[in-house]
Amino acid sequence: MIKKIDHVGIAVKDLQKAIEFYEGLLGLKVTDTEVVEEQKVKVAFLPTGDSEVELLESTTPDGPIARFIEKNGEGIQHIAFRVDNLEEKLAELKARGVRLIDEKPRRGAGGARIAFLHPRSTFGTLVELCERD
Ligand SMILES: C[C@@H](C(=O)O)C(=O)SCCNC(=O)CCNC(=O)[C@H](O)C(C)(C)COP(=O)(O)OP(=O)(O)OC[C@H]1O[C@@H](n2cnc3c(N)ncnc32)[C@H](O)[C@@H]1OP(=O)(O)O
Ligand SMILES: [Co+2]
Repeated sequence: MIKKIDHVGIAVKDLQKAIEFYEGLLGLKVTDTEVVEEQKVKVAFLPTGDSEVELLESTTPDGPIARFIEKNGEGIQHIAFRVDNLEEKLAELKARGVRLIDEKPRRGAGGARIAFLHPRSTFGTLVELCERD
């Protein structure tokens, strides 16, 4: 079952400059920053009520965030929904013909288990499913 929007992922070129805007001007607060090597990103989380903003800067010129910015410029790159049983949800979606980017959960920021659905199967939005303890 989908519990809520866990976070919205925003691709930025310069994490520090983006944080200056989101903290200094919007008034949100960064609670965590982390490098997730497997995704080639450095992320900052800024809670907003029950969901969070995830700012993402690429750590390499060839990662998914670098590629996204190259093609589209900075902006919303994915939406993440919290689920309570990721493996079960992935199996169900696969059985129904949804194109999975990740067949098995991967390790995301903050120790979450995450998996992405291909935007060609989701009406144009990159969807992340995530499960947290
Ligand atoms: C740390 C972690 C966490 O929260 O814990 C994260 O969030 S890591 C967040 C960063 N990690 C990820 O994004 C990992 C999953 N992403 C990927 O595997 C990739 O970025 C793909 C989504 C498969 C796109 O790869 P790539 O750019 O090589 O594919 P492509 O250029 O062939 O694009 C295929 C089609 O998808 C579209 N497309 C590509 N990226 C998109 C995006 N972010 N949102 C919506 N559509 C997108 C393209 O326009 C194209 O559409 P047309 O076919 O219509 O032209
Ligand atoms: Co994310």
